[in-house]
Amino acid sequence: MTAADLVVVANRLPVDYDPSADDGRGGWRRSPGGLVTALEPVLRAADGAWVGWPGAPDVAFDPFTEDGITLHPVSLTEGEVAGYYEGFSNATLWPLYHDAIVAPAYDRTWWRTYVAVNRRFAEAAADAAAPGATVWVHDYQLQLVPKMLRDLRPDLKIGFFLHIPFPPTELFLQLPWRTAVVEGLLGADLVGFHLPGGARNFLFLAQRLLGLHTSAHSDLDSCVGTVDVGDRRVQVGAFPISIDSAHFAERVRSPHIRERAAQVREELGNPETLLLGVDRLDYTKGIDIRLEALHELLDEGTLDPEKVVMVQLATPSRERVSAYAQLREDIERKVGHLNGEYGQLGRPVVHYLHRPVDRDELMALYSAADVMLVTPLRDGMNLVAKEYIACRTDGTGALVLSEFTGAASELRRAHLVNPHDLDAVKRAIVIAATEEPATAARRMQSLRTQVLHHDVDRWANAFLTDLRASGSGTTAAASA
Ligand SMILES: O=P(O)(O)OC[C@H]1O[C@H](O[C@H]2O[C@H](CO)[C@@H](O)[C@H](O)[C@H]2O)[C@H](O)[C@@H](O)[C@@H]1O
Ligand SMILES: Nc1ccn([C@@H]2O[C@H](COP(=O)(O)OP(=O)(O)O)[C@@H](O)[C@H]2O)c(=O)n1
Repeated sequence: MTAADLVVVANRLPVDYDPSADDGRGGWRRSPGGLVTALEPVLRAADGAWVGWPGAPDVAFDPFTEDGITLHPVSLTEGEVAGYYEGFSNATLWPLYHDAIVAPAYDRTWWRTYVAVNRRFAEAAADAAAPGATVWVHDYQLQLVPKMLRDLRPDLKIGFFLHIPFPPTELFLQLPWRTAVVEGLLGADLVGFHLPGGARNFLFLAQRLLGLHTSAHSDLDSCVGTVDVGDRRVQVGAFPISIDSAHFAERVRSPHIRERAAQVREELGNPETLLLGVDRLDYTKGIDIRLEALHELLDEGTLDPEKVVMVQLATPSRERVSAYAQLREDIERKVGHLNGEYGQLGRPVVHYLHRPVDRDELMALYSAADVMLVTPLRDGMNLVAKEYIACRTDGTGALVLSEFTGAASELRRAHLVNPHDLDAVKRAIVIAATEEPATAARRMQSLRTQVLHHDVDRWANAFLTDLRASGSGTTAAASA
């Protein structure tokens, strides 16, 4: 395999290997989550390479090419998956960075595994990158890679982007390995976040934990500030991610998706109002909140069970992490209660699918739904909200959106809600379902303008342009 000029390094490859797939040989399927949705089109257009884990333990593969992208699988043992992925990434960092919605666990053996696995990713990236290449490292699972990679390959341009929120500084300071994480990130030339708030928190920590000189810009462009690390100047910026909006808008118009959307409504009994939720089954997503809101609205008689149906897709996620197993039980109990009280034979009020759904079916659902419910307690961005908007090509539909998603900072004309305020969520659902059509259409028009103009290409170009321009500017150490 020839070395590449653009290398993405992310925990997961865009495809997961599933040894139990029922074709008898095991097989590859699309990986879950928004990171893959966003990065795949960017890298395909650049003929780049992608370094990542194949999603199953104890399997080893040589690099191979898939759909124009060279994939470099990084193998993890069962124990590494437990310590690095399920443990440190998803039972320490994930809850800590999402406002400690569940208590983060601090375990020294997990940390040691996280360090060892980050080193393996850095070595794989060093092998995949051509001289002087641009390497773009992604997300909380790989925060030590920028520094490790710089030590191995000082010739590279290294960018890092965090897909989840960067937490308030007082929460981050709980982390026993806080200084090593900040040092790891500062190995990059450019460190990117979805929102300026995350970038500012990071600048504060670089100064507080490492005593480094930082400067913050007050202008409104993507670059929020800089940190001087020896003779290097690290740029720190905000780059809100997006989707391939034109692709969604075009594909959803295909006759087979339109027909399927009509069929979905019919199969659901042609409800007056179709509510939709689409999430990984994650405690950050506020699936319980929307179910509670629906339950109370039915109890009070504000919504009529003869006229409303909800579809909730819940992609299985991190199932061996205990908080996720508990969440599944809680959600399924809530769905059972709702259907027990308000469903009829052959006509549940909530249709709940705990499995992945293919992209065309997902678009048909976006197209069929009257109200999209996106109610996370905290979410880095939430691409589902943007996908729904891109699919509303006829200008109808309504989005109920939590204020605590990254998307809320751009989608100001959505029905914004505080998900901790159940009455506010209920009100927003009712308003979204009953708003006068001309007002609803104006809202949707404004949301569509935002999403169609700010697509994933624009996000990637903004980041890569700033990354390639980074490294200029003189630090105090360099001029001494
Ligand atoms: O790889 P998993 O553990 O199965 O999790 C899936 C992905 O979840 C997270 O997605 C985030 O990225 C999205 C795109 O920037 C963003 O919209 C969303 O708010 C985030 O939660 C995670 O950050 C990824 O690393 C995972 O692959
Ligand atoms: N059943 C489902 C549910 C979500 N998804 C996709 O998973 C992605 C979720 O991204 P997101 O940014 O909203 O949230 P995370 O799961 O990345 O935290 C979206 O691109 C959805 O289209 C899917 O492909 N199938």
